[in-house]
Amino acid sequence: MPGRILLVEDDAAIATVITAALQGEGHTIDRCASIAERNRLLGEASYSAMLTDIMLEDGDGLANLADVQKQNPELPVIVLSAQNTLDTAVRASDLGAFEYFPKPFDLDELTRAVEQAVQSARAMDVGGQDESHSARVDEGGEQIDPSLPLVGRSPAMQGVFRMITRVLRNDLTVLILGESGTGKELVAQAIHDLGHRRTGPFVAVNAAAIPRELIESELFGHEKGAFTGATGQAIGKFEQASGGTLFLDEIGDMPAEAQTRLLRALQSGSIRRVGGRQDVQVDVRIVAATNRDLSSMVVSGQFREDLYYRLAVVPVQLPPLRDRRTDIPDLVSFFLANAARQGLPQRGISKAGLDLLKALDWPGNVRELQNMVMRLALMSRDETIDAQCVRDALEAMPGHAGADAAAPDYEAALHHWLAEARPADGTLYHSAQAAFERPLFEHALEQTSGNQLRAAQLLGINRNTLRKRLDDLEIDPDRFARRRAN
Ligand SMILES: Nc1ncnc2c1ncn2[C@@H]1O[C@H](COP(=O)(O)OP(=O)(O)OP(=O)(O)O)[C@@H](O)[C@H]1O
Repeated sequence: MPGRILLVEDDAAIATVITAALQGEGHTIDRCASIAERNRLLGEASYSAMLTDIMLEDGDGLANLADVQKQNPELPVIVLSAQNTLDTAVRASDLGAFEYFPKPFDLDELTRAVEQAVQSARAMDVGGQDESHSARVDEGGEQIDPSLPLVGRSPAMQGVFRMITRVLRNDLTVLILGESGTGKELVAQAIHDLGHRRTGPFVAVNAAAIPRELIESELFGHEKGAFTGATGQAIGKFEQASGGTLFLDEIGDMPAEAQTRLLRALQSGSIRRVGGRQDVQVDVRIVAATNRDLSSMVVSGQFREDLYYRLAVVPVQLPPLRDRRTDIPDLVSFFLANAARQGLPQRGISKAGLDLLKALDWPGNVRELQNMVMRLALMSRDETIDAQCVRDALEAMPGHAGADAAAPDYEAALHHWLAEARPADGTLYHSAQAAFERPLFEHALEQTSGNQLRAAQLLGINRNTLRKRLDDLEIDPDRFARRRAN
């Protein structure tokens, strides 16, 4: 369904690519690069959709978007942004953006979103009501706290941010999945803090931390005398969270009986205190999280299927840190700044140090990285944490699963060497080769007690090549033979 699209983008290359893609779908495109031109064009023509960048020549493309939408209430706006933070995504969503695309974006996905936007504009033109968009317009201009602690610019985290913005204006149940330490609780908190229930309470319950026999009373409360020890009436977490958000952490650890009662509460919107006779209406938004594989727990009968579907209305998958290593530098800076705020010395980190951290697997995810950065801020004697300091910290943590990976990580070590060795111009390749070969040949000679033939076999290279390189590098094979003799 072709439409007339206004494209506000001051990066000529991006504008050209988008124009070509949309024209290919039959749309007519009007292009401009500034807010002033945008306002002029909106006054002159009627558009089916507008695509706008945020940072424009003459200011912030979102700054007066609320005014634009008041004057053009049926105009779906798609926001393109290079500032890939959660607050930008939330700002776009709060201003009533139809869609939000962090750059770089998938052109096919953008084309599809434009198609949907054009269709939704048509629907409204013929009298259709789309409350999800019109209702949001007058909420424009709301300031989002720029210090939101959810760090991450990787494409994987951008997907998470987009999901978050989609649940802020409704009470859909969210199920956050991800390994331990990936930030599930932080995401739950962000959904609450940025959403329309933010003035209400955020109450967290950890199903794994509560003894089985107490979990129902913890969730639903109890009446006096309901069980031995229930000396008075107690209000459960559901009622405590009224008007706000109830975060059910480690939901995969919830015992079967509690699962059944939870399902009943979700279906009916009311709870009954343990030992109670009356149902109590509750008004809570549920966000649940687990690091377990809930869908296989459903298959094996450990988790109720009906409860699973009730919880997983909006599933949000948090990727492990090893799958978004590009976030590590931002996270490290964030945690170093936090460390300084908590009274630890203000520290930076060298590129080689950062490379080492990026090479690790982080089985404990962001939490483990956070602890490591705190340790580094404490241990480092210099203002800049260097690679040696990182190695020392890893050695001091023998249980750290990444420690073994760090030792043979010659790539990270080579980066470190390149950053610090600064060989003279024209010698870089040979110096690097020597730096790499020396430990390699010494290791082979050590293994073979200086026997060059066997060392060459071990290395898989020609014996004469090895002999020549040993000469070049002034490595004496006899040194290794003598070791055997001693
Ligand atoms: N994207 C992020 N930006 C900044 N800090 C983060 C981020 N993700 C996680 N953290 C920090 O890492 C720590 C662990 O996060 P969180 O407790 O939310 O993880 P979790 O997935 O709920 O872990 P678990 O499953 O073990 O309960 C917290 O201190 C949190 O502040």
